[in-house]
Amino acid sequence: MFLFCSGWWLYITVTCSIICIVIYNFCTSTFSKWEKLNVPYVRPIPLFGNYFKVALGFEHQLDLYKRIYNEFTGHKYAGLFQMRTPYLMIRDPEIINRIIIRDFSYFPNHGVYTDLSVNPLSSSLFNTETPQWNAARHKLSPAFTSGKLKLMYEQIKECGDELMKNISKSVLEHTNNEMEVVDVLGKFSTDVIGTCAFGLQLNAINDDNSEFRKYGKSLFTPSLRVLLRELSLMISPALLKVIKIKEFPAEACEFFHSVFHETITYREKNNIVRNDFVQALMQTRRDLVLNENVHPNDKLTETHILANAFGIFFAGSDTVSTVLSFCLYELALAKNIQDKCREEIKSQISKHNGVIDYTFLTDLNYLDMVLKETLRKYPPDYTLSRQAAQTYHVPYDSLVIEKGQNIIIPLHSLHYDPQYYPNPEVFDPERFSPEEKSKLVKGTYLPFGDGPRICIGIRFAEMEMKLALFEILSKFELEPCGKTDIPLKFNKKAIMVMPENGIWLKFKEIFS
Ligand code: HEM
Repeated sequence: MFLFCSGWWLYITVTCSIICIVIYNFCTSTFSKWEKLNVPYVRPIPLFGNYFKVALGFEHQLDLYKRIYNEFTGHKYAGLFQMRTPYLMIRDPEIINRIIIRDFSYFPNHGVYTDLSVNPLSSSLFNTETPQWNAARHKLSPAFTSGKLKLMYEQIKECGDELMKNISKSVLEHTNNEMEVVDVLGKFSTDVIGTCAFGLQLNAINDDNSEFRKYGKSLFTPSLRVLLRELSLMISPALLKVIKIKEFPAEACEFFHSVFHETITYREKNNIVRNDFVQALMQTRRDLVLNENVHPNDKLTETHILANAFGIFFAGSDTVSTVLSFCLYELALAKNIQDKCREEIKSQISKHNGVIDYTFLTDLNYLDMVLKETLRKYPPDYTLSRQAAQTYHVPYDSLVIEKGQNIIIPLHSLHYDPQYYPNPEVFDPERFSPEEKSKLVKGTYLPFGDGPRICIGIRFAEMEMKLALFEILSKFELEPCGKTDIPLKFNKKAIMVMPENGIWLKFKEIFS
């Protein structure tokens, strides 16, 4: 009996030990990478790598990158591990420029893993890889030229008018003229992008139950699903293949899919032509989906077209509204800068004989500096990502970046590096004056990325943000109020840089 028991225990002990060794090996098998390549790195812990606090929700990813960026001051790059996956953080602006601009052909993709059978709407431009990306970007780019933007101006202006009606109404409704701006600007940016990317007259601004706003918001809301998906992916893409967690909420995907499908069918059937992104997507569909003679490398599917409408909505809605909200916050705290914007607006109105159009907005140069400084302090994306498509020897350095390596460019940390931006916490638009701008170190200011993969919507976003700021600053003076968080607190779980409690400001009407 005793012999039987001890044999049994031995069997269990050996089996458990083997299982533990296998699990331990799996959890640490990738951790020798940076040591072998002689890359300085942050010491990882089994399974979690350097991601322990982020995985448990104690630290924002942004703070993790900041910590690592600062720990490796003086180094050009550093290795880290997001769970089991090794990432290479590039700190040196010269290497950054090589990766995103000069040697782009080695790093043409963002390297975002997605299983299209589970997430069909993820096949947007951002996630599309070369060679298909070249054709898709080439077809979509004409929709973003200044000529096309001029034609879209009127549609955006209408959304601006609704924004002002809504602000005036809210100011009257709230005590002491105090208002939360992230929400109201979120409705504005939803209206703009919905009108231009989906060809719809949305009016989310006046409709608190707007489905567009509801589903749009749900895409950015932090959730356990998003966290689990991210963690599984970093443990192993094979794991994600098994558990098949969706990237976006299923209901939202169905909604956007059906709205865009109906719009495109209706417009094709009724030969409706409008100046918007839908038109560009319909043309892309004709050229790259329906065209039988298209080169197989360039061939897209119906799903790509729908995914791109969705992608434009996703990329262009809450990014714009959060930047605008941060801008109003900084202007409320710096009355002198706010007044200077208003003076410029007044002088440009008289220069343009009262005609407010696309050209008028492009002539608001000081406002442009204010927006650039806002994007330095509050870039919605805190990193750029790239993946090596081929092995790359970094010139004048011993570093070899292997094919498939994921790269992080910590743009938020670069924007706050005192070496490039003295007193980085200070909001100072003069950093972007014509004289100072020429002194900026290339590769250290990247709110929209750079190189061939730069944000396709820059000019659109700038026009939209300038229009909203022009409208608001012409009619209201902004001040902080009792509910304003000073300094701002950031939401640790959000996927973008977002204020934790919204941004409350006091609006004082200007009677001219
Ligand atoms: C303040 C507003 C915005 C910011 C800060 C922003 C920022 C960015 C960044 C950092 C990237 C990645 C660039 C890179 O990897 O080098 C990107 C890509 C992209 N953005 Fe924006 N974006 C904004 C607004 C918009 C708008 C309004 C649209 C569309 C109307 C848009 C559409 C896109 C698309 C489609 C991509 C993927 C481009 C590609 O992979 O070829 N973005 N954006």
